Amino acid sequence: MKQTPLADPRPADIKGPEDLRAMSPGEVRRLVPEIRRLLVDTVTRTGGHLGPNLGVVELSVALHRVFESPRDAILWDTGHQSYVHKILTGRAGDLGTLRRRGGLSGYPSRAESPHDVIENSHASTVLSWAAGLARAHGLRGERDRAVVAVIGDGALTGGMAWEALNNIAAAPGRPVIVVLNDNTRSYGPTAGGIAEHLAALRTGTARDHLFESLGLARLGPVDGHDITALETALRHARDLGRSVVVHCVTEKGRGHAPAEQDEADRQHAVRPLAPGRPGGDGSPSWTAVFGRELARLGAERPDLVAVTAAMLHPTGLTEFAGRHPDRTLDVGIAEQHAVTTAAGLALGGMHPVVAIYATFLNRAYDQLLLDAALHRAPLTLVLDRAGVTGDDGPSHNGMWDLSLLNTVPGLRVAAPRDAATLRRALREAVAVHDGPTAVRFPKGTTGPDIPAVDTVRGVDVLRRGELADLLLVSVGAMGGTCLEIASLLALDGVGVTVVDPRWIKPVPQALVELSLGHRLVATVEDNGRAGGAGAAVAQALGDAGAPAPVRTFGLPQRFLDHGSRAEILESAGLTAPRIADTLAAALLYSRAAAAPAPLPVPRPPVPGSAVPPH
Ligand SMILES: Cc1ncc(C[n+]2csc(CCOP(=O)(O)OP(=O)(O)O)c2C)c(N)n1
Ligand SMILES: CC(=O)[C@@H](O)[C@H](O)COP(=O)(O)O
Ligand SMILES: [Mg+2]
Repeated sequence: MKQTPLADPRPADIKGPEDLRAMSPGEVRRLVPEIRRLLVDTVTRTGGHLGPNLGVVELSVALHRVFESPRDAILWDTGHQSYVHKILTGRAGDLGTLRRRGGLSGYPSRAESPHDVIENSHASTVLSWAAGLARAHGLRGERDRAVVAVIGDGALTGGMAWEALNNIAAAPGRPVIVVLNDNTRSYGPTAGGIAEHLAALRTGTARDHLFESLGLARLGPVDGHDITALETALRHARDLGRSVVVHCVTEKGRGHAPAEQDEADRQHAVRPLAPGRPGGDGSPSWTAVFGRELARLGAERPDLVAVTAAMLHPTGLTEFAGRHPDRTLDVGIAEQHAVTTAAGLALGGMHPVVAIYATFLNRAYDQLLLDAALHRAPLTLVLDRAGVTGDDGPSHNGMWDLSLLNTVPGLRVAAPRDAATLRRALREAVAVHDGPTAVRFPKGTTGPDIPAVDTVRGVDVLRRGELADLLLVSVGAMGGTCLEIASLLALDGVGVTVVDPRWIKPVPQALVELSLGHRLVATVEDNGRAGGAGAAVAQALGDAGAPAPVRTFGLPQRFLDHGSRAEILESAGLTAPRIADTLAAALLYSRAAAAPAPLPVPRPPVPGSAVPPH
């Protein structure tokens, strides 16, 4: 029996997309502003991607009214714009737990819902996922299951998207419905030729020679805020029986004036406004310290070029770009291209500084290895968000970069511990002319500067232990934690010397000498343990024949669920009390092991045994 129209349909009434499909157009029209209201009320409190989600309210509604998820797959590129999808798939009531440990992820999550299919928050992957899934449906004879891939205009500047389109176009029997969410922006305006082509399509001043030349059908441009027009286009795409690009034009931040008027990035990502949030310590963000110093360097060094992958402001390049627009390059969401084009800039006599988040370097490993390093290109990678970032979920933690960087011949890596050492490391890095360098630092504020009490052949000594029990090697921003560990162990009478190599690759020879005489060496880093800084130190000391055993502390090599940085570090045991406890036990063990062992007492002979005991 048809439900009576809901006078005021609310997001909480939707237990699943079938409830949405049962609504009349009138009910849907009344629902849309309620969804926007819920987004603004919630995300301004929890923090998250408010602008992107405000822009896809009507699009998400139309998708779930035309396609039958989860039988039909609706895949989201990057996934930061999937809050409305979550509301429409029965999770409106949990939206207040967004990005909180144990709460809703800020991206699709297969653990949350069968409607969530892919959860990698790295951009430009969705079309490859869709191509594979469509091919599987074809091979399994499940041709009635639609595969819908939603990709933003920013994500479409990623090379992987074009690799996928090339293959989708060549597989007519496995249709993919590509929904292009064209809001003309990544954070800022989307860069490059594709953006210009989309602009021409939006204004009708050009015929499509991009998608159709690949053999793909194209529908649109469609008003991405007109549900009727969207549903008509999506139904047509569904029934077309071949791969098609549905070009939807939307407005990032739609319906919320502060977002609509935000010229920087349409409130791409807003910080939580949770009351009573601990006030910062007043120290600047790592990003701000980097950006300021690079701008200074840009005035001193006319050969410096800043390269960004669609993240000019988030990576701190705003000031440099303002002062040196001719030496600032935004390549779009294209980290692979960013690294190799930087190698080209270096080839031509410039010194590029490529500013990207640590986790996104994963994508450009081969370019770093065989373009930058093999050619000894003098370029500098600046890796922001290195270490645990937390609330953006497992694919955003910067926990793989040191493991990757350690395998790159000739690459030098710095991990500053505070603002002063970051400024110093950046200057040292751009002064290297015979190969690539990298500087990595975490999300958040730098905290107070940590002075060295001594320096031994380039290795800073942060604290000298009275006894030579433990040499504690601090990596990057773990300096404060390591000093806390030393203080806790001192209460147990343990002598701890804390050192910070600052440049962690190659492992400084001075660490070998500093380790001599200590009963134990330990390393602490905000990176995965596998192949990290600690592993490299252990290998270097071992190779040098240094006798002290090495204990490495870092992140476990597993995908870390979303939560705050502090919660994740706690759950990973990467806190001073936990590490101090482990080291105290290890030192007690090593002390016992070093003590002369009592001679073994011979066992009395067993009566009747022929073999005398030995
Ligand atoms: C490989 C990679 N690089 C950078 C980012 C950071 N990032 C997240 S969303 C975004 C912009 C995406 O723009 P678009 O695809 O147009 O989506 P919109 O936010 O406009 O909906 C960027 C650069 C990322 N997630 N993945
Ligand atoms: C979705 C995405 O990749 C970024 O927008 C991510 O949310 C990083 O945010 P921060 O800049 O707050 O670390
Ligand atoms: Mg966009």
